[in-house]
Amino acid sequence: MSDVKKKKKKKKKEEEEEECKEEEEEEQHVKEDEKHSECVLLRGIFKLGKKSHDVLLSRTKLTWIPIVPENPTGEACVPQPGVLLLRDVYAVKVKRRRAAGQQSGGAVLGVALFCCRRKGRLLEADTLHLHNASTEHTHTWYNTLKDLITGPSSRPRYLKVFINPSSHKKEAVHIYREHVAPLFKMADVRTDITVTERKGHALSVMKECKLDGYDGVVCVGGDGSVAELCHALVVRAQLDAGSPEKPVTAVLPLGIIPAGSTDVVSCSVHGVRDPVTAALHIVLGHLQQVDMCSFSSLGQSVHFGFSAMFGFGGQCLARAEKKRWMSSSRRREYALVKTLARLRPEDCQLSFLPAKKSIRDKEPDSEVDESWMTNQGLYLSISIMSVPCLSPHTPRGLAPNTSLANGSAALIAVGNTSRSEFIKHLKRYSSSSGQFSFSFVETHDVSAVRIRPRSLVAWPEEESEEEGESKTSPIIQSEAAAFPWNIDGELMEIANEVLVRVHPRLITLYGEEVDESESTVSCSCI
Ligand SMILES: Nc1ncnc2c1ncn2[C@@H]1O[C@H](COP(=O)(O)OP(=O)(O)OP(=O)(O)O)[C@@H](O)[C@H]1O
Repeated sequence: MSDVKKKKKKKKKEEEEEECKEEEEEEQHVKEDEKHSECVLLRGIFKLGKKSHDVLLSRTKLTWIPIVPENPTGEACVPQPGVLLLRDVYAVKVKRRRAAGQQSGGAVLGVALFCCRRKGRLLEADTLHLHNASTEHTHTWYNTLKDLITGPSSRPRYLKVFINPSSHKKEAVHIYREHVAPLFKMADVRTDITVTERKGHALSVMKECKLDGYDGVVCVGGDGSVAELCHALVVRAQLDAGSPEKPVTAVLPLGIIPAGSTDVVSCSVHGVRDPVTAALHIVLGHLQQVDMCSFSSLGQSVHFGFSAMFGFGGQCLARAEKKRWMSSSRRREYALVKTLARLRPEDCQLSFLPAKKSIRDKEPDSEVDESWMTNQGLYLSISIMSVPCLSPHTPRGLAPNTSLANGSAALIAVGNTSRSEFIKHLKRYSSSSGQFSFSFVETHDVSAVRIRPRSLVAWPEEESEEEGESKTSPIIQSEAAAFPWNIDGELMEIANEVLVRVHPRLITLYGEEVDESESTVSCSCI
């Protein structure tokens, strides 16, 4: 063996040994950390309910064991311990005995721990009462607990809150006051509230307000409000970074209190449409990074968001928007039925960039190594989704093949087919699976998509009520026509080609990834 080879082998061996040593040291640190976090910081006797308990507090948990008097028969009775993880505790208060109307003072009764209990994906607010009448004992426990639970830095102290009073059933203000504000108050989270007055209000406030003091932003509303705020957070980051062209990662996390009719982003990060679950994720500082898409046309940025639908999804929304006076469920059903009755494909060139594992963590904006795939044809529907878009209507999501932070989006392209086959495909979204097992449906994991309508296609006049048959060729219209796009539930009319690019982890939301939403709604119209 040559000297060079020997030297290389020796170097490799040394490097491997070094790596092993580092791993061992790291393991040792983890073990020490675990040991340290399990060290008992406080031990004392409290009453939980009517029974006395031996209560132990470590850095990560509170454990209580019932104190069982010795049994005269000598029979062993094994007391069952209870455990509460401190990561689930969002507030601690001293309990006092107070007369009606008394605002301060009062004899100390013990401490109360406000925490969340998990019931599947639902988080519920709960309280653990530890009774002990000693003022000194109670204060020692209160101070130690307070220090431990305020430790995690992801828990917000000051939030900018936007409430859309016009969302869905106009219940957003009530939902916030009833279910969210009391939890924020209990967790000592201060708020600065803006009740939005019009579309675009939240965006203009976000572009100008001072963000320094805030730890996060909260949106109380439906998908449209969420889309506006997510877009606003990225636009604000761009303005602050002086980068009008390149997307910049949003600085503040966004909490979503669902108050809309479908709430797909909220369902995708909470698994349920529940304001209390959403508020508990916020106060406990559960953070989830989420991929976003940029939508641009002819080099002009149109929007930042999570999902876009071209064809059927865009047409449905355009019809629904014309019937704003109807209730949202009626409006949706009307638009769905009407669009199905006039089902027609769009003729377009669909190009996409397949997602590559190696570029998932990078910004996919370098032109190097981009090999686009292109198809030309008739499509009934094309969807691009960077989040699974879970909702009670589609419990596994419109795009079950993607996840919140995998760095890519799902492209679902539905080619031309008969109305009955298309309805079969749609119906499978509300059941468990099989929506993609059709020859006319193709799905791809992508990092970019370009849709170039071959010709400007007519949008048939709404007023004609007669039902048309499914057409196999689009109708050509004047140059000025624009195509309806459904971008995060908002209607956007775009006349030219649209470029969609995925930007890994562009935003952080309060919540955690879930793989399925709780199904509570069934659609009877198809
Ligand atoms: N005071 C207001 N009056 C009218 N529109 C508003 C107001 N405040 C905000 N908006 C706009 O209303 C649009 C729709 O909001 P949102 O999605 O919250 O309600 P929704 O459409 O009823 O809910 P969903 O999309 O779940 O059906 C958003 O684009 C938002 O910017």
